[in-house]
Amino acid sequence: MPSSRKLDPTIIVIFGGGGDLTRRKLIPALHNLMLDNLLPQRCAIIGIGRRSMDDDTFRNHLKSGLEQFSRRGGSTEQPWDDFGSRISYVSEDVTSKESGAALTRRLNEIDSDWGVRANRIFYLAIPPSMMEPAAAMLQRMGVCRDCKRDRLVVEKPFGRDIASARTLNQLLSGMFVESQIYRIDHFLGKETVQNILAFRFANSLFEPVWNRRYIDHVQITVAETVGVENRANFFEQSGALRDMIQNHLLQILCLVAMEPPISFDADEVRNKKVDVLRAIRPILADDVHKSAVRGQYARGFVEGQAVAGYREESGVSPHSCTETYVALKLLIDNWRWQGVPFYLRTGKRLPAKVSEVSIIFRSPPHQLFPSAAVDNWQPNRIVIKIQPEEGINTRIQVKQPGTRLLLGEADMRFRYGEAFKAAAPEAYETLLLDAIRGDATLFMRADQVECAWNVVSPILAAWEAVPPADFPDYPAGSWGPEAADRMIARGGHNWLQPGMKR
Ligand SMILES: NC(=O)C1=CN([C@@H]2O[C@H](COP(=O)(O)OP(=O)(O)OC[C@H]3O[C@@H](n4cnc5c(N)ncnc54)[C@H](OP(=O)(O)O)[C@@H]3O)[C@@H](O)[C@H]2O)C=CC1
Ligand SMILES: O=C1O[C@H](COP(=O)(O)O)[C@@H](O)[C@H](O)[C@H]1O
Repeated sequence: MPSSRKLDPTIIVIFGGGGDLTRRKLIPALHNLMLDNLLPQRCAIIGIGRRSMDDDTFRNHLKSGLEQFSRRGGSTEQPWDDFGSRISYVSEDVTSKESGAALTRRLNEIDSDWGVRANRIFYLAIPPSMMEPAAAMLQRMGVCRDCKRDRLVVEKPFGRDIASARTLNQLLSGMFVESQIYRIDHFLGKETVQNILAFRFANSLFEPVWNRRYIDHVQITVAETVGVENRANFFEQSGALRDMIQNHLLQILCLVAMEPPISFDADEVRNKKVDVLRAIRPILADDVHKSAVRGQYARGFVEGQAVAGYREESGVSPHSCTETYVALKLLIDNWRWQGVPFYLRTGKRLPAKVSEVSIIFRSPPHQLFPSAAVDNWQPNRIVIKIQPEEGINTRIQVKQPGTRLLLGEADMRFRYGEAFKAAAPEAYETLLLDAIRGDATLFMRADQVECAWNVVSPILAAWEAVPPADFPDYPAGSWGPEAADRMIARGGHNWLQPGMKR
């Protein structure tokens, strides 16, 4: 890995510089990279937006966000000035035919100050409808497939269905080569999500049992306590299937289910992930009700606080049919996973913010312990804790202390915080640094995004055709609609409540 201080001079242009994502995630991430000496020595940040703002106003807006959102808080380790002096703002409306001129001038000024043509990263943190005009603006500026030192980072959502994702891919691939395009899914930057690959492929203990012969089923839970917050405009158009399943949960599933790659070459890893998506058994229109459950929260209590129902949230229609909860059963038609159900669920206003992957193993082939000894018996289980706890639990059966042979459960626990002293980087730190270095392994390739849309398309179609009869159907603060419990029970399983014993 090259020393980051020796990385090529880089200019990061953030379209949507005045937006929420930039203030909450991108600037704190870049600031932390600077504090860790990981930014290129010559690195400038330019924010783009329609509003007119001078550089100081823009810097102050970002600085207050840093104090609020950075994992280090408003760090005093190094004065803000160091970082702030790298930041400037250029007002451009990407929909205007004249846009691009002011940004080009700013880029040229920086290149001329540095005496070098810097690498350029164009980060599109703008609403989906602005992606196309922003790409056209870049084209007008002369950014193109021949400019190999220029990269494009594209925020989610990548399209709102398979057709719009294809259109956006076609548009971008007409202008850039695939290796210049970094489609972001911030879950892939999470330390614990990347650790799924390390756990599986850097150890020889687990891979031999990582298949249908030993694994009974897999559960992936991404639960949130937050409601729709101030994003009703976006969420009303999206829903949990598009917002969470199509990207984050399917990407986690790929990491759990993929075949071992030959190397960590970006395309090698992405090929193996695409194989998983392509092997997911399509859900037939008539079977959607058996394999997919949607839900919407009613008012209730989360962490002791009374909270409004989704339909009462500001900006949400009182008759909204948007799902805030999804549970799915997916099957993967390949040798490794034939017959092993993968249950996925995600929801807003659930009792805890917790993301976990549970691998539940089959029972031993022969039960040699007398039934009295196995009163409490549960199959082995590996729980990959993504957040807020970060680590892995391996649940085993052990002999309880005492003169009788009684079995009990115990956990072998790994926790990042206990095993390592260093603080983990935020997902956006990892991903921004990878984009600066030119490593696309943790980013989505065009075919990955399209395959993931193909998985959810039949469900989207079925749900759009028939509005839900019973929304809202789960109280805020519960684990979701009862229909999700019935769905998993039909497969002979039950949801493991994250953080709880069973
Ligand atoms: N916020 C979050 O936590 C997350 C956001 N995302 C994605 O990131 C993207 C941005 O989200 P977010 O920051 O929340 O959105 P905001 O609405 O807060 O910001 C949107 C930004 O886009 C700019 N913009 C809009 N239209 C134009 C235009 N015609 N020309 C130039 N700039 C324009 C706005 O500038 P101005 O106001 O000056 O017009 C503003 O800075 C979205 O795609 C979203 O889905 C993804 C994951 C999480
Ligand atoms: O992409 C999104 O993710 C967040 C959850 O991310 P996390 O890192 O806080 O777990 C989710 O709240 C949001 O709706 C979605 O757009």
